[in-house]
Amino acid sequence: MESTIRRIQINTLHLLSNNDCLSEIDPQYMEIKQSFDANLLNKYLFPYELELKESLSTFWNNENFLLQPSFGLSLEQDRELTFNQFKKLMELATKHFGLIDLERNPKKIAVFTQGYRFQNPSVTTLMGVHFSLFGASIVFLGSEEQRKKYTEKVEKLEIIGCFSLTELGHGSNVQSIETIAEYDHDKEEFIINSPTITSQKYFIGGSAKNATHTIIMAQLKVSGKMEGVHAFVARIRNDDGSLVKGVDIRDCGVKMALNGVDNGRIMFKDLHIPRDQLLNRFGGVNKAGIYTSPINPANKRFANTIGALVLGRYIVSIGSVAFNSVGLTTAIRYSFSRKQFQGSDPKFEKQLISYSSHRKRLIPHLANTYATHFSNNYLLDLLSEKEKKEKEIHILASALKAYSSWSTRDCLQECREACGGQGFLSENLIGNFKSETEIYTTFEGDNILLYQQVAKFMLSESRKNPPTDYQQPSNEQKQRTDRNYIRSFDFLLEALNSRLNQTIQYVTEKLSDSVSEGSAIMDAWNDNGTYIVRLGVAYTEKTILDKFIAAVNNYPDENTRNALKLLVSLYVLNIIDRDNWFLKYQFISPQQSESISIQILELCKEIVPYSISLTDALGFDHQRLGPIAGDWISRNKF
Ligand SMILES: Cc1cc2nc3c(=O)[nH]c(=O)nc-3n(C[C@H](O)[C@H](O)[C@H](O)COP(=O)(O)OP(=O)(O)OC[C@H]3O[C@@H](n4cnc5c(N)ncnc54)[C@H](O)[C@@H]3O)c2cc1C
Repeated sequence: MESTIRRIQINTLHLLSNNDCLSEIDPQYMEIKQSFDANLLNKYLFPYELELKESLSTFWNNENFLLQPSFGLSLEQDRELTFNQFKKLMELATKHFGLIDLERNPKKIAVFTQGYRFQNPSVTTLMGVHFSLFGASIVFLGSEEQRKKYTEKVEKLEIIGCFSLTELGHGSNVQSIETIAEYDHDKEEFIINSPTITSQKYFIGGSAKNATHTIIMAQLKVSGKMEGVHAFVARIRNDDGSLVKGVDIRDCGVKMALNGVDNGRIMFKDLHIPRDQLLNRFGGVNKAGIYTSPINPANKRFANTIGALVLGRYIVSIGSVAFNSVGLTTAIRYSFSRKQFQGSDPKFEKQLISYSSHRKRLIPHLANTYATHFSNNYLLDLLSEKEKKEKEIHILASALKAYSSWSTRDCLQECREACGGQGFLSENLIGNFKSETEIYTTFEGDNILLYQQVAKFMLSESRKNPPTDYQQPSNEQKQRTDRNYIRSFDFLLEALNSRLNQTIQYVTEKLSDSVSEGSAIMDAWNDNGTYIVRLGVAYTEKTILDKFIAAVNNYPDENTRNALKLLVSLYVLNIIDRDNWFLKYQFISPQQSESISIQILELCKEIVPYSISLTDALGFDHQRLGPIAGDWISRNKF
């Protein structure tokens, strides 16, 4: 017994190297399994642009200015710090990649986004606005000539860009924005106007203080005919910082977070811009004053225009995984080193991680984070292909943005609470990141609307390839409650597949019933919104599972692969446990439901011994995170 205890202590200390708070380990806590090489797993998780990754990592380790946090600053100080950090970050970024890499080599941008050990998320948001919205509009919506004209200026910050799409009156429904760009053939100019109060551009990141230029999304009117929403490049500030004639900007003021980003609201009054500043990849006005477009009708053009900006959603998704990684690395490490209350042995206080309720709060989020990461990698491969599969990219990016941002909202909340009062201290980062990333659920497309788009795609695909009819598993299958069956990939895949196929049929029937009862199609759609969102979620979770299993099965080392397999099982069993579909449609029996709840607890317990290596592999050095991720007692010395 004594040697077992010693082995447990040694192994646990090995797992938690650099953490002096762990000199006493509760021997009752659990059997510690052999750990694995987190570096190898890290290389598997992030297999691309290794040289860039290495050089960035050296840079971050020696960079203090960029790591300076913004919490506790006044609004003005926060904005100033954020803007200066943004400039420094851009300077570094453009040593390694340019705007054109948004199209040609998004892996470089992914490595950069994943690697930036941000203490101040406003910086990445500001860079996102300048580079991945303003810059991306030029790359993806502009002609070759327009790319040449602006690229270098954007990269060198001779232009500071923002992106004006949302209006006071229209956020999610951007196809109905009111800003008008009317073509004046005599002067070869567009005249931009905000005709109503509700047409003012709203929440425009970077516009209140610093942006010199903006992309204006506006309804194009040529010779009296409306041609739909188009993108224009416009100067909004002169070199001396004053506003250009025809542009009025007010500050949106203090927000619940992300205050380093200066969001503004903009009105246009007869702003004149030359003809060649309409980004004309999907439609433009020629010298003769005639509008031409390779894509008709206007709503298809609009879908292409918005679809071209999909990279922003992908960046939200990789950002979400990175923030989860910071939260989980911190909270899981803290739960090993933090002890509260004795167990049966009065000599020892128990580590938080030894409480089953504590494990259940954190470990499922680790499973979700890994699951999302592998899908992000798959999407990155799609984005990096020369011939892009536009539709698949669009749907997957929308699905992952919605899934990952909600998952981050929940994960960071749980991590914050799991660290008790320490989670509330800004220096431990989790609480701050929680507020700063909460808006990920809304910008770059509100999640509800994104899941609706995903569902719409599924419904139209199902008309071409109808799903198989849902069949309950046999009675014999439903009697199986053993762990091998419940955790098996066959069972897990069948579960998410069946739910998806049945939900497609269910929603299809609901919509057609509403229409037969006399509803217009749009009314039928809106009346069934809850089911439609469920379909979006069912598709997303099933797709994530497919990519997760593929990645895990390919992992070369068996020990690590087995640990990853536990995460796969936990990812799905947690979904089954939360969604009443599986019992309602008798995919599982009540006995299996009970067994699933037990297996979730068992899996959390089995994963814990791997959990430090699993979080280390996500790439955030705990010594550079908040004090509670390391030796918090000595960090609190007087
Ligand atoms: C910090 C911040 C930065 C931003 N930066 C920019 C920027 O740089 N440029 C820019 O153009 N915009 C920016 N935005 C705006 C952002 O993109 C919008 O807030 C977002 O698109 C949602 O629009 P909305 O706020 O008008 O919400 P609304 O569209 O009014 O939605 C409100 C609620 O209604 C629900 N809802 C809406 N329609 C439906 C429906 N059909 N069915 C069911 N539910 C529905 C939504 O789910 C949501 O919960 C920013 C916003 C913030 C807060």
